[in-house]
Order: sequence, then C-alpha cells, then structure tokens
Amino acid sequence: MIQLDNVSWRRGRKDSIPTLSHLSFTVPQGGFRWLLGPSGAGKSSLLGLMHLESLPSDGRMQVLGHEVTLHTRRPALVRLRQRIGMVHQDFRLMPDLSVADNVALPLRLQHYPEETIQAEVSAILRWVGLGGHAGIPASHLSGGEQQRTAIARAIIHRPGLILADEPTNALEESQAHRLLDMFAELSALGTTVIMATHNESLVRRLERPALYLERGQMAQTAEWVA
Ligand SMILES: Nc1ncnc2c1ncn2[C@@H]1O[C@H](COP(=O)(O)OP(=O)(O)OP(=O)(O)O)[C@@H](O)[C@H]1O
Repeated sequence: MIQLDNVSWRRGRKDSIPTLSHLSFTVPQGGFRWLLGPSGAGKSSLLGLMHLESLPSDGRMQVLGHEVTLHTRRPALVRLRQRIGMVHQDFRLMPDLSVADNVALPLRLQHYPEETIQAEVSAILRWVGLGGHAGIPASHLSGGEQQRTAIARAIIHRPGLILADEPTNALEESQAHRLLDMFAELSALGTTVIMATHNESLVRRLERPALYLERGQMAQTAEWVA
C-alpha cells in the first residue's frame, strides 16, 4: 500500500518552487496505477520520492504501510527500499558486472544462499529472453537488453511495490506487451505497481486507473484515462 497525503517536494531550498505540490492519493496493496502526464510534469520525481531517493518536504507519505518522514532513520529506509523494485528510465545497471550479477544484486543484499540465487537468476533471465546473456557484461548489451535486465533485477526479490519509469520504451511492441502482462500478473498476485509511460497503446492494453500529473500537481486521479 502506498499513501500520500498533501505531499509536496522541493528539489532545492525551502523557499524554492516545489517540483511536486499537494499530492494526495492511495494505491492499495495489489493495485496497479498508470502514472501519466507530459514531459517534465514530475513523474520521475514522484517515482524517486516513492522509492525513498528523496523524502517529502511537506505532507505525509506511507510506503508499504510505513510512515516515512525526514526523521526516519537511514537503516529503516534501507530496509524499506529493499522491499521496492525500481526500474529507472536510464536502467542504472552496473556496467562492469555481468547480466546475472546485476540481476542477482537484490538477492545478494538480502543474503540469500548462492544456490537459490543461481536458480532464481537463471529462471528470470530465461523469462525475459536473456537466458543466453547471463555472463555478458551489462555494458555490452543493447538498450532493449539493458531494459529487460533492469526489469529482471527489479522483480527478482518479489518486492511488495514495483515502481517503473517507462520500463518498456526500449522494447519492441510484442515484448513490451508481454512484460506489461507480467506486471499485471504481479499486481494480481498482490504486488502494488505504479508505471510511468508515454505509450498510449500500452495504456489502452491494460485498463487501470491513472494518476495524471501536470506541472507537479495531480490533474486527475483514480480514473480510467484512455
Ligand atoms: N536533476 C535535476 N535538477 C534540476 N531540475 C530537474 C532535475 N531533474 C528534473 N528536473 C526538473 O524537475 C521537473 C520534473 O521532472 P521529471 O523528470 O520528474 O518529469 P517527468 O514527468 O518524469 O518527465 P519525462 O516524461 O520527460 O521523463 C522538470 O521541471 C525538470 O526540468
């Protein structure tokens, strides 16, 4: 579950104009929401906030049922972040690590046994169509392959919340649809999913409520936007 109550966020000083203003919405556990709005509206900033890369300047925010404030201690933030899967627009892979080692990172951070890690990584790489790429350094991948690696890394530890910033924009349409179906399935199984996109055909494929941002403010919420 994620809940924002009158949340604003300033990138800079206290008197600067907020990048996000007075946002209020709730996404229940297992809910799927599109995050829509024009370029520069604040979609990535909002995803970053929910991923705890920054904290609200004002208002209240609950992530996976935990209230998060400027006073929340770092170890608690780190533990909470481990329960979130994030697909960044620019992938943020470790270029010198292999595909398999990139995807294994969330499991290694949580000290899973190496045997389990190997099995889970092989299975998920096959699923995203990268079974033959396990040993290749991430820096040698195409854009679409990097994006699929980033998606695999975001979901391998079965997070309670998945935040995805245009997670299919480097993919061919059929692949994008397949991955979207997978995100829908994860939400049906109880994972909360919030996905930013500019791709209207994708939004039409999965009719779910949308959070619509405009200049950092919520223009529409919890309504189907075609
Ligand atoms: N690193 C930064 N430093 C300063 N301003 C930034 C930075 N990143 C983004 N901004 C500004 O913050 C605002 C929100 O940007 P954000 O990237 O969150 O929008 P977006 O809706 O995700 O856009 P897009 O659809 O193009 O990815 C914009 O006005 C942008 O110019």
